[in-house]
Amino acid sequence: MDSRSKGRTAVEVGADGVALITIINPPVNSLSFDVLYSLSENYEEALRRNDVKAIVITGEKGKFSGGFDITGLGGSQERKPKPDSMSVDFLSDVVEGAKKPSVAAVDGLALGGGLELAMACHARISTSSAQLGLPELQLGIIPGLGGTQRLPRLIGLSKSLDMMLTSKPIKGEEAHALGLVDAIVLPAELIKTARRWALDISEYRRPWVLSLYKTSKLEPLKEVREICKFARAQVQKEAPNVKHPLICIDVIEEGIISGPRVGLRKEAEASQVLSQSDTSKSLVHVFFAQRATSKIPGITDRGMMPRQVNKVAVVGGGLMGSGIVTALILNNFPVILKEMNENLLQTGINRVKANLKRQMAKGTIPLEKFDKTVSLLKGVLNYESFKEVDLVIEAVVENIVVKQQIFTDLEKYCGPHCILASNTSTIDLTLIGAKTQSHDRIVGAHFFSPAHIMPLLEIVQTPQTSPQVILNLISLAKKIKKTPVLVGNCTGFAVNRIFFPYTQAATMLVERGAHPYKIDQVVTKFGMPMGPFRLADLVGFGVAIATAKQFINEFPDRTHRSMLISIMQEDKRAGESTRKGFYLYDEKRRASPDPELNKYIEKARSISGIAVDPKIQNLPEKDIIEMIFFPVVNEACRVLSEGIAVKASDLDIASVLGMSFPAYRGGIMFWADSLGTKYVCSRLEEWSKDYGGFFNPCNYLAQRAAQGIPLDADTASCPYDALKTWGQYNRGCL
Ligand SMILES: C[C@H](O)CC(=O)SCCNC(=O)CCNC(=O)[C@H](O)C(C)(C)COP(=O)(O)OP(=O)(O)OC[C@H]1O[C@@H](n2cnc3c(N)ncnc32)[C@H](O)[C@@H]1OP(=O)(O)O
Repeated sequence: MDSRSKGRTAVEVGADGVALITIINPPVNSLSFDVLYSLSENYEEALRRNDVKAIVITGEKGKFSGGFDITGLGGSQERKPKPDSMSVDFLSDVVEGAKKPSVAAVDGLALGGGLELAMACHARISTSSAQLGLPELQLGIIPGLGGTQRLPRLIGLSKSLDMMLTSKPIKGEEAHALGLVDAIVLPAELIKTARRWALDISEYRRPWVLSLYKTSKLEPLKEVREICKFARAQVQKEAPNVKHPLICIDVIEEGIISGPRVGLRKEAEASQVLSQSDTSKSLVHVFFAQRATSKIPGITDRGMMPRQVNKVAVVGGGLMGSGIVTALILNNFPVILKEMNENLLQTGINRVKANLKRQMAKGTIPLEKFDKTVSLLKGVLNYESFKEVDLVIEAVVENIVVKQQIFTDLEKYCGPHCILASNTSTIDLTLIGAKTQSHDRIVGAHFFSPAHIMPLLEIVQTPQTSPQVILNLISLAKKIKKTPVLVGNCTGFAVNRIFFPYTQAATMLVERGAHPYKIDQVVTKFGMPMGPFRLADLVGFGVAIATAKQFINEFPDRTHRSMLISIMQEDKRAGESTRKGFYLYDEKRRASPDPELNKYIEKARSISGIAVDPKIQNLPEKDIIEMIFFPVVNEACRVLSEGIAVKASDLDIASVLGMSFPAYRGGIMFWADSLGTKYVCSRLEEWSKDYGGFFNPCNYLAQRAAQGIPLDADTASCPYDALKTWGQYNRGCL
């Protein structure tokens, strides 16, 4: 393979007259332009050769194909073929329209363009564990190689819409039951069966099916319109800020009503436009940024191997501890849960069981898995069995004395190899381990609540934490389906630290005349699942006040002190749990506005002596968003400059997975870069003149703005280059 080329295909003609074409482009056999050109050349050759009767297409090393090469999405148009040349000219006219039959032999993955290639073949043989799907929508595009036209014709409109709109793949068995694949075989039988099948088609012993023209699975036209109408209403409700799901439905409907060739052309045009959209660029960024969180200079590039974590202990069965246990046992880790007494232990175990039951009710885990999963959990009241574990996660109350005692005990009872992790979100890890000699194996494992559902894990290192311990925890995070983000030890770590100005800015705007309901509505419209005041109700005012205090102590120069939440709490309004906070809540926890809220706002204003500012009272939506999120960007810049995060894209992932910042905006730093550092900085400067130090742009942001450098660029010239500061954690190995 030419060192600059990205993959190829290989062809081999057997004595049986079958040409076996194999896609070779590790790690997932993605369809780069090089692969597609090579496939088309080898295909045409197989069609020309007289000794070839039929063709089988497969992927190297047990993976059919992970789809179109995502690195080639959106970029320059230079090497790209015409939008419809691959889909119409090659897949439909050459492959599907050929005089020789093709069979796809699918193992591992057939995703996106991979499945589209398989659907253009005349039959598909699969293994039962193979995953088949069209996940293009998760990248802000639609299937562009005929998927919108062939999938509905193979499995019906309803199921195909479900697969495309959720981006979720299905397993081989289900694909077989739906008619997407023709036979399920063992991996060892795959190629042999596919060859036989292809010859059978060529000799008319099996049907020669052109998926594009199949109609038997399609619903009647009236039903098609109804299904599409319903799907449109759903996506408008669930994802009002993005257009590509609606475009996908339009393209599918058009193809069913006006015919598949019209549908193919429409699909190609829409794909071309969508691949250049901001939404797609943001979602592609998130795809790669998410994978890049576990590429850490000085840690993952040292050639070390993660050591196996076989058994875990969790200390504390409260809300966080039970969630962490649930996440672990759901992923087959045996867990010891330690509590202080029988009563607390039973409560903890019952919490875990309730979590599992909720997962079962949602269909996430099958009923029969319940007992087996629970059997992985053992409750204890002392540390005797801790010598067997490879990792302990402490998740008790945020009390330094209690935690120090626990870590002293852990050092005594656990083996010397055991990782000692704390789930603290507020206490300095160095203090937690101060009374031990185990600083190199003490690390933070900061889960987000509910721990078995939220996908982010902040791994918090101190300057003493050993790279091996970090590597082991990164590997464990992936096994329990979390995205690990490595951060340094500071108040709030990455997510809570960068988002503390979010509620503070919102409260400041309220004191100056904006209304909480208006702010919540604008922030939700921007794409957050809820606004800052609805979130404060959910979290509870006790937590909100304690967190605010901590940040006020730590960062007095840039915190806004408001009495609003405290005044409400004094009046027994503490958020959703008391059914009264910024909103009123009914028994089903549905929120409704409360006119009494204005009374508390007035009081908070009079205490802080702030007058209503007509400019803030009538703030346009765009300014509300910027005044709330630019301080978040500013704090994220501080986190980078202090070396708390490794790189800007890690903060994008932290914001998306930890705070539900809209992925289609690419994360907090990507979004700021899309607006420009100069613009963000100048607006903060402007507000800092009118409203004080809370808005002061930090040096890192000011430097980048002055030099016109994006936040995610690593530069040798920038004095605040995060990777340099990061060196403090990496013991000089940069
Ligand atoms: C025209 C068409 O309609 C358009 C398309 O086909 S768009 C592409 C559609 N396909 C997809 O969306 C699939 C995206 N990939 C995935 O979901 C997952 O990577 C996967 C399920 C294939 C494999 O998951 P997993 O085993 O956990 O490995 P994962 O770490 O994600 O990926 C392995 C490597 O392959 C890369 N990769 C995965 N799919 C890729 C793709 N389609 N293109 C380019 N690179 C890809 C990843 O970036 C990663 O690279 P790295 O090792 O350098 O970080």
